[in-house]
Amino acid sequence: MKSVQENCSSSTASEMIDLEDQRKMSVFGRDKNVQVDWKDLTVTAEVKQANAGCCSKQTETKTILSGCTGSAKSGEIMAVMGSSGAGKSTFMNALTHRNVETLTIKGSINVAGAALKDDISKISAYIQQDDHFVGALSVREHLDFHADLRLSKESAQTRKETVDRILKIIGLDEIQNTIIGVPGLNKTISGGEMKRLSIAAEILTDPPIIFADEPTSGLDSHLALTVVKTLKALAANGTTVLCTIHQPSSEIFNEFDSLLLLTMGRTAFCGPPANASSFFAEVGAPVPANFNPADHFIREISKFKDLETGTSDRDTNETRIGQICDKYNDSKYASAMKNELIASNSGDKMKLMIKASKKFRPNPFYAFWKVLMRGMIAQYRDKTLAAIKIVQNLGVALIIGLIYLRPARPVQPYDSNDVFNSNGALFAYVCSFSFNYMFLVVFTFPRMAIILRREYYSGLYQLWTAIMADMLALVPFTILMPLLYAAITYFMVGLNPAAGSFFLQWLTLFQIAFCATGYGYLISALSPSVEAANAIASPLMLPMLIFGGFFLQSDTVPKYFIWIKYLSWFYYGSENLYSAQWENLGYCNTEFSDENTANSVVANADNAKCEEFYGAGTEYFSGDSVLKRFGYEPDNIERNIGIMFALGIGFRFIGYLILSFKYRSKA
Ligand SMILES: Nc1ncnc2c1ncn2[C@@H]1O[C@H](COP(=O)(O)OP(=O)(O)OP(=O)(O)O)[C@@H](O)[C@H]1O
Repeated sequence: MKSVQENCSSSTASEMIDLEDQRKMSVFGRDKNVQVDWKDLTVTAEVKQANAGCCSKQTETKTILSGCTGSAKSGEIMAVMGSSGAGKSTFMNALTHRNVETLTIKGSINVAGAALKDDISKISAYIQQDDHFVGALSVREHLDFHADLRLSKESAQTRKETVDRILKIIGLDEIQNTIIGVPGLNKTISGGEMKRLSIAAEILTDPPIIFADEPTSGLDSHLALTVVKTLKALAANGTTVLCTIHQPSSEIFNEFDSLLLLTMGRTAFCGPPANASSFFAEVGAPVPANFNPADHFIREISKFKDLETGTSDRDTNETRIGQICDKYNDSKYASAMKNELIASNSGDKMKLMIKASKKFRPNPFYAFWKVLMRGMIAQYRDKTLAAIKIVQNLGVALIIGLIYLRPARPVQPYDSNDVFNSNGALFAYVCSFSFNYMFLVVFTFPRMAIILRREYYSGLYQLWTAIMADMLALVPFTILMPLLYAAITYFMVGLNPAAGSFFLQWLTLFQIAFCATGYGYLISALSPSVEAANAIASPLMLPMLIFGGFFLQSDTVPKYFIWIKYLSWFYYGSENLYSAQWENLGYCNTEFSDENTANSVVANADNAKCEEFYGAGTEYFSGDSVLKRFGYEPDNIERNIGIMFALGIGFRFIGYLILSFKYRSKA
């Protein structure tokens, strides 16, 4: 792995974006001449009143954007600026038609004169503020994955050449084999490299429009300039680039071809930055000499201007901002901009472009295969994570094995204590497996779901292919680990030595892991974050455990809860584990053995063996008597196998339905 110093050299490489590289970017012959217009754009949201009390449904309509009109042109990079809360993110969301479920959008948003709504995602890329990657992949593998899906109709050679070229353009060629890493878990590539990697994946198909939400946040000024220059180079090649940005340096600000200033949901200016300086001079707020114009504009349209010195207050500022917006609306700059809006049309050009974008959509089975392979790498490549998972499983197996250690089996038959202990070991199996495997998913899947959601929104694949593939990637682990686990505990605890019994134990442990991971997916799908998933996981697991039949008599359970018993894999899993153990095996009942009862013990081979090991009067009891105590029936083994498969699949399916509902407003 390269040192930080070595990695720094790649950022300088990205500055060497020459015209030749720019020219090469449009290799897919896409028509990129599209102008994005918005007219009288008003966005509102229903907001619950804080003083409305817990049960009140009293809401008010909040206007987030009000009557905004503007235009972003092909071949230009536009800076969308405004102070915090001005409405920049809402503006980007409205244009990209993402995260708009709770918003009411009025006015028109046209691309080349046509209203696209959801279809805008087919001809645009959205570089989001926060970067999410599968950390186990290398930089190159990440781009190869995106190239394989986004350019699946192109030849392997074209895909490779495209990735090579983009790596060079974006300045990541020198770290292409470096593992991306997971923040907080292991070493990662730098923040600037992550940002450029996000951009690289989005520009593989050379999209006509790029939306970038705060692409420079968290970067130092040098890296921020590199990122903006990269976006500018794309614009120079015909792409329409809209980019929200906070406090750009003068150098960065100079890179922008046009500027949109938003304040309190209104437009304070839209047009070339040079005109902005003229406009602010006309409204009595000229840019001071040797002052960063961006800082000046933001300050002038901020509600918080001069609050700290006491020379202004909120009301005065709001009135002043309202006047600036009104003056802009009546200005020659606004008229010039409105004259350039493209008249609404039938959208024939866009229909052709959207049709052409189909060549960038992969076959679902190919996508499934690619996501599965990536999921396998994510699960098994990271040695630290793999080691943690193995040590966790083996550690629990060893602890249970040591607590219930009984290596004497099969020489010496069980006595009553052994029955108690082996039942305890089986109970520990069910619980440890259920919790371990559920949390394995609850800790990892919510993070992966963010990536899947983004890629799904970017049109990389259909949701079912990705979710199924990702779920399948964990299955080899849930098959192999129970084998290792069963082998260790089996011999340490001295369980039923018959091969059939061992096999059924292994199968049952796999099925418990399969159900628990399925339940983990369901919980993760229900939760908005990793933290929420972790918080609700244990309370949701508890009823499954209690209804497993260990601590509750079914006939005393209130009728309205009985259905939980039928969803509890603890119940089916324990019945199969206990049946595997006791179906063909008995024990010597040492609890009641007594010299005085010796005469009542029937003479047979089993009883004789018990008396040989545990003294006269010790009687042999069949395993059925143990199963009866728990109400378990060996005849149910096949039924339980079927039900556990159905539960594991069912939990996953419901999880998938929840996610598809949550992601329904796909952009
Ligand atoms: N779905 C929503 N429901 C209610 N209010 C919302 C919603 N989305 C945004 N807002 C409010 O609208 C205003 C503008 O929010 P937005 O996130 O667009 O601002 P921003 O300019 O991107 O701010 P920042 O720079 O701090 O990210 C804020 O007051 C925010 O609380």
